[in-house]
Amino acid sequence: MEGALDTNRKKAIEIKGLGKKYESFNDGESQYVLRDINIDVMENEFVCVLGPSGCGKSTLLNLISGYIKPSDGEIDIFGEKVTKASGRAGMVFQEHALMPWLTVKKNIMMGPKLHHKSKEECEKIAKKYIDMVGLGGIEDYYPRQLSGGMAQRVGIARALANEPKIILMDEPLGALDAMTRENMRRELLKIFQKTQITIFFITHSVQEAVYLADRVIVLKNAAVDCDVKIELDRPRDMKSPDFAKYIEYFEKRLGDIPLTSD
Ligand SMILES: Nc1ncnc2c1ncn2[C@@H]1O[C@H](COP(=O)(O)OP(=O)(O)OP(=O)(O)O)[C@@H](O)[C@H]1O
Repeated sequence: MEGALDTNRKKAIEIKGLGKKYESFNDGESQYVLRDINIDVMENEFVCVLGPSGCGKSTLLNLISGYIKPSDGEIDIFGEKVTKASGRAGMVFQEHALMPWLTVKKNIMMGPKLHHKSKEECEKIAKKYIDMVGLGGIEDYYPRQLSGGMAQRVGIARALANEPKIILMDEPLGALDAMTRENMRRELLKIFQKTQITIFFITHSVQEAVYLADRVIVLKNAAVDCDVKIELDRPRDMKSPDFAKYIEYFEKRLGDIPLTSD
């Protein structure tokens, strides 16, 4: 049952006393963009992170994936400290970054191939995720022949094909038109429920966060401003008064900081 407390659930991501400072582009002084961040994400949890532009959301994802190193604290993935980019978590970006010279199927097969799976296994995995994201019939298209929504489905299927336990998503639906974006949200929830994966998802849209997430975290002023469980059954009705209460709450937390809203 949704929302039931399962004490056997493992911690998928554990962020402990995390800090990151960069040298300022202006004066070369070091400045914290993230300070004393503590977040636990349980396995098969869908966590959305909201925050104004420049508050450190992408930096946080890059730290979790191991692409950059923290200045303070540490991150564990399923109990193991992140020390380098290991690919233990799949990544999906706003720009889907597909290989233009490879077909849909070959883009999806890339990860399994790199992991030295046999041709038959690669084909089987590709078929599984092509079906899951609804790309059947266009597996031999090239990226230039795809709409934005289709390309993003390929990006998601490509990340899933590595069969990671965690997927990190940096504004994956940000470049899509409103209708495609709404469809993709529903598809993403279906995938989430089918795969039992853990999703850590960054968005600028308050509506999207409340629609998708089990928990919404607001990052502000280099720190966690609030971390709220969304106690609404799925599928969520975006027009319901309860949904509106969450929207109002997060909009207040974000103050007058401009965020895109759809
Ligand atoms: N390599 C770097 N060197 C110096 N400063 C950096 C570096 N990378 C990011 N920053 C700064 O750190 C801050 C956080 O950047 P980050 O990209 O994590 O923010 P964000 O919340 O993802 O922003 P957006 O929502 O606009 O994508 C910004 O002020 C940015 O200019």
